Amino acid sequence: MIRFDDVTFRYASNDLFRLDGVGFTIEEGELCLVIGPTGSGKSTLLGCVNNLVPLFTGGVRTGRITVDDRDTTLLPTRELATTVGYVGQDPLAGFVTDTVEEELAYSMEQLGFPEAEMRRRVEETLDLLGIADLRRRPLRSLSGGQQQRVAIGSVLASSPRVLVLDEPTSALDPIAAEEVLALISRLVRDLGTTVLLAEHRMERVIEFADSVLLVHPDATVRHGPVRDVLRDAPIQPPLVELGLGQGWDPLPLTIREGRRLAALQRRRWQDDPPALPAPPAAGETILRAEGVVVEYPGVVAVRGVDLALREGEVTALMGRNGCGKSSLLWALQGAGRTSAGRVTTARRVSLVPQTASDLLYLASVRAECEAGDVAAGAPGGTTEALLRNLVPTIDLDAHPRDLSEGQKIAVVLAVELVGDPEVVLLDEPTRGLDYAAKAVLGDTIARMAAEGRSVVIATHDVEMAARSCSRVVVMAEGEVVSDGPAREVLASSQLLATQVAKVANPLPLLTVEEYERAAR
Ligand SMILES: Nc1ncnc2c1ncn2[C@@H]1O[C@H](COP(=O)(O)OP(=O)(O)OP(=O)(O)O)[C@@H](O)[C@H]1O
Ligand SMILES: Nc1ncnc2c1ncn2[C@@H]1O[C@H](COP(=O)(O)OP(=O)(O)OP(=O)(O)O)[C@@H](O)[C@H]1O
Repeated sequence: MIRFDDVTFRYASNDLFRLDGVGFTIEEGELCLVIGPTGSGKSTLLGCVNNLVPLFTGGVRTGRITVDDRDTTLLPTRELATTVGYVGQDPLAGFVTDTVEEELAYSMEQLGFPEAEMRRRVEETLDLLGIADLRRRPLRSLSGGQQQRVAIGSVLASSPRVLVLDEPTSALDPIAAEEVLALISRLVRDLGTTVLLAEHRMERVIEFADSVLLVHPDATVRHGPVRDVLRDAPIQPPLVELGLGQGWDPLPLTIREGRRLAALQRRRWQDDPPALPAPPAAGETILRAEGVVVEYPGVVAVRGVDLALREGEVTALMGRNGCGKSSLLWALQGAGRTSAGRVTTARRVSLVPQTASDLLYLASVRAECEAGDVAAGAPGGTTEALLRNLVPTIDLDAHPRDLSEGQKIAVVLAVELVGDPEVVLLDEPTRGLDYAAKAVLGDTIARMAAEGRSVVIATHDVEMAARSCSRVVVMAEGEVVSDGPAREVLASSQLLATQVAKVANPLPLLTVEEYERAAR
């Protein structure tokens, strides 16, 4: 259904090949998971399928790409758009109308669907994606996850035969992500839809995937069965990493397989339970929120939250899409609209927002780094060193606009961290980051906490929360519904359990490292 033949691509502003002699075939009704390190070229590859690359991005592409056996460069744009539904990484950038309903109908209008058919499909899509109560809301006023669901819905509504999805669940809470992926896999099974889907949090997608396409940093690719490609891929989901370390055969891809392989180990633990590390002691309270309320017209986003942040503590702020995490972070930082309550702190509070790239406005990464040093009064090169730690391969001369999403987040992070804030609030910092970059971010966070800073991470990434956070605060409908040590909150929750926690249950182990230590 999708075929790349010796495809090569370079952006105009850069001599490097982003795709180099790429060839593969995705059959009709195949769900292919595209993986690769941050900035390796996944988005570039996906954009080639509907000619976004090079038509919108510029650059030179050679080789042949066919969809349904027809050369995409020869297909009229409209016909290609009917066949290939594409959802990019930044939903807001892709929206063309103002409200949810209009957006869902837009592509069908363009494709000339009859009015009645359009109505029916809009209603169905609203229900399928659980966004019916948002139907008349302006798109700009939606939370990140709500926007992402609308973007996916607007493409699904016209039932294209090929779906190209660039990190479609990056902003979704674990349940919403599972629902969206189940929906997509149902389209694959029932309608034979062909899906090409990039995702860093592979653990979410693997059970639905028929094949994996690995994009190497050297711009070549490998396409094959899930197990074969993952076995020696440079990036692996926790379960695969665990399986390789434990010498499990066959390599487990699902929790069920993992549990079966771990059965003996669990029995041993039952007879002889291993000691679990104690949660680190937190220091003094350095920021206190009391009765914080955040209201927007018609929406109460935060309903009287009390929260104390302590020195040396890393807190994960979790909860369903739209439950008020971002609104609370802005209130803690002091810049958000707070309708009632107060936040007291004597310390410098820094926030890295969800739409991090809005903060990048200079002409090159180097200039952003230099400005970061100057603003923070740090020695020249400090921001650059922080950045290099996060993403070693970044091109300092690149225009921030031309960076991959993960690279953009890394730049904003580096610029904020160099300012040495004592309270650091990070809104979804792992979007677009691969496991390696996340590990580095985790180390950076651990270092900050060790220096006595308090860090809060709003995240849907349970693996990140397990690795890096000592405390988890869960919100629902604007209120804090649970708050405690990460191990207690994460291991006891069905929704928030990590892959390892599910395999080790009832022993509350959260990470591969912890499992390996306990199994020794
Ligand atoms: N318009 C552009 N001009 C020049 N270089 C670009 C442009 N867009 C992307 N790049 C570069 O091409 C490389 C691949 O980017 P791409 O967005 O395809 O990566 P990715 O694998 O999707 O990354 P991520 O996982 O962070 O989303 C990156 O190094 C990026 O800086
Ligand atoms: N400017 C705004 N106008 C109206 N409603 C808003 C506005 N900003 C946010 N909201 C609403 O407030 C609620 C909380 O939004 P918030 O962005 O804080 O949620 P969140 O927990 O960060 O969500 P996500 O996980 O999807 O990022 C949502 O229902 C959202 O639609």
